[in-house]
Amino acid sequence: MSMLKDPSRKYQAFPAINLPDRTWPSKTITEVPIWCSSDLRDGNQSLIEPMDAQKKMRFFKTLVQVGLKEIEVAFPSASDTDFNFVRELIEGGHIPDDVTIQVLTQAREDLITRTFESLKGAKKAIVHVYNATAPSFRRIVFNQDKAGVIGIATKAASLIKQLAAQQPGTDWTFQYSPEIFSSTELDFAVEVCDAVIDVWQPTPEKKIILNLPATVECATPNIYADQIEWFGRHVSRRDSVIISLHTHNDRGTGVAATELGLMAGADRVEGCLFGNGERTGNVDLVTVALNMYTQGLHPQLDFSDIDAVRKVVEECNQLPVHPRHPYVGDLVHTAFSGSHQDAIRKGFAQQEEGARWEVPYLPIDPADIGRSYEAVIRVNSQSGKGGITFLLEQEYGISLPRRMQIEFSQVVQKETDRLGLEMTAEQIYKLLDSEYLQATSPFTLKGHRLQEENGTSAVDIEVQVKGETQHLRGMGKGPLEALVASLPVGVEIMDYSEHAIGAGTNAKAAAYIELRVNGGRALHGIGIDENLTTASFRALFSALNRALSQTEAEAA
Ligand SMILES: CC(=O)SCCNC(=O)CCNC(=O)[C@H](O)C(C)(C)COP(=O)(O)OP(=O)(O)OC[C@H]1O[C@@H](n2cnc3c(N)ncnc32)[C@H](O)[C@@H]1OP(=O)(O)O
Ligand SMILES: CC(C)C(=O)C(=O)O
Repeated sequence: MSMLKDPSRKYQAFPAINLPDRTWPSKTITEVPIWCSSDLRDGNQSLIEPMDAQKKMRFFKTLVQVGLKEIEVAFPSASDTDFNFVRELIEGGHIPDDVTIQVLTQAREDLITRTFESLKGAKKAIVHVYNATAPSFRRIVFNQDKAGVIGIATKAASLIKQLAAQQPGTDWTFQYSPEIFSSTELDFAVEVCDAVIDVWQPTPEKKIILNLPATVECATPNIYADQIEWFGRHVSRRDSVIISLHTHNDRGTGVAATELGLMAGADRVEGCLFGNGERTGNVDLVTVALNMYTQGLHPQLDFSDIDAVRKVVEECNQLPVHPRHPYVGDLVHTAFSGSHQDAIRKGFAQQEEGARWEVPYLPIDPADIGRSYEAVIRVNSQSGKGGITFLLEQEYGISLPRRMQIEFSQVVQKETDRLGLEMTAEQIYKLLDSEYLQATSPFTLKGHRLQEENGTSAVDIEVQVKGETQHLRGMGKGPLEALVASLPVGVEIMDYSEHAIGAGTNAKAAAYIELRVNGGRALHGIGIDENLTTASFRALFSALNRALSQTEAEAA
């Protein structure tokens, strides 16, 4: 088998919705929807090994901590594990007062009855019933015409109303899903939902939830938005209905469909953390929520420690979160490429505390979701001076002057090309150390004495040259000039800079020198010491030794 030359005989394009006066394209999301996590039901039913009671409880507590107020906890008639979990939540008093549990059932009498048994004693609960309404499902699964499918829904709705009345101690909310809504004729979806509304008789004070699933995503997200806007305009008693979105990600646009659906007037979003769920997953609640956050709208869900949430989700689902997953993936706040690193480094340098976030390539401040800046820049053969400089600054407090950044980045580039691997900040520092700080041959500085009088400096230097101790003496307008004067080779200083590393009693000085020896190529040196003069002398010898070694190597 192979891909068809002409797939149009086997697959067809989803037709556009006739809604020329659609309003959603010019809307923005300004209100936070009601969130409902379906992790413990839709997510759970898609796992290779569904969660046991302990995992479900751990996940439930995490969802509560994150701030979810509606949580679909089970399909109680599916298994004893699910049934008992609902009992444990209720009997164990694990449900906070501001959290409502939700359970799902097919529109079948025995399953609905069992579902109500599981909910005995609950303070509040959402009973969620579904049956598929799309033409192919009517034909293939139910072998029913439209009236038959409406009958399945209304019969179930009546039974739910009746059983709820028998358990008056619970504050009930009813939810109906026309499964495969996204492939159902819109007027029929409204007809079924209106029939359910007629049974449940919601009011603005006691609303019902109509959940409109893209059970299988089969069109571009604008189509789903049109469907939602159309539905909202035509359903009866719109003021007594909460319109809920439930998207899957078959075409990879579950988040987009949800966002456009909200713009189209929906009130509520069902989904799973990090997009777990049947096939390609349910919509990822975390991404939708943090997308809002990065538009300046707090989603009222707390992902301040996103990695802790991910850990629980990965352990309970036994599925890893992809390293490129929005917001949470291991690599999503990381730049390897040179120009990105350069822009990020400049962005961090210019980003003022409390100001609007403008760091290039980072749509969110990683710190807001508990990420450190450590992984923001990582260096490999695609990196440039910006990234290397950033790591040395962040991890070691070393700020290389601009021309030295260029020089050292070539040293790092050679090494990354040679290794074919990423280099850590520690490896980069070691390279800097061996290239500059350990450049102690032929001249090794052993000691110095500085006298300053009437604007003149005199230095006595002790150096070791090829194992032999030598004493040099020079005078100049400043210590460096005096040192240069003491040297047996012609040295011209092109640039000098210095800065402190750290603060207080542990502070050190870093000095950088660019020089030419005997009119040759300009090269850099670094010196680090508690004493600034010593640091600058070390920097000079570092540069001098590098220059002499290179001349020697070139001559050989
Ligand atoms: C898109 C979604 O995610 S919907 C949620 C789906 N989740 C699950 O199914 C997980 C839990 N489900 C289960 O464990 C099982 O399906 C159970 C225990 C609920 C039911 O199992 P079974 O009784 O063996 O039935 P099964 O699931 O195979 O259902 C098939 C029958 O139910 C009917 N049916 C399916 N869905 C529905 C529905 N929503 N409402 C009414 N009848 C339905 C089918 O037409 C079929 O009827 P038939 O036997 O007369 O042909
Ligand atoms: C039961 C419904 C809401 C569902 O899970 C789906 O259609 O994906």
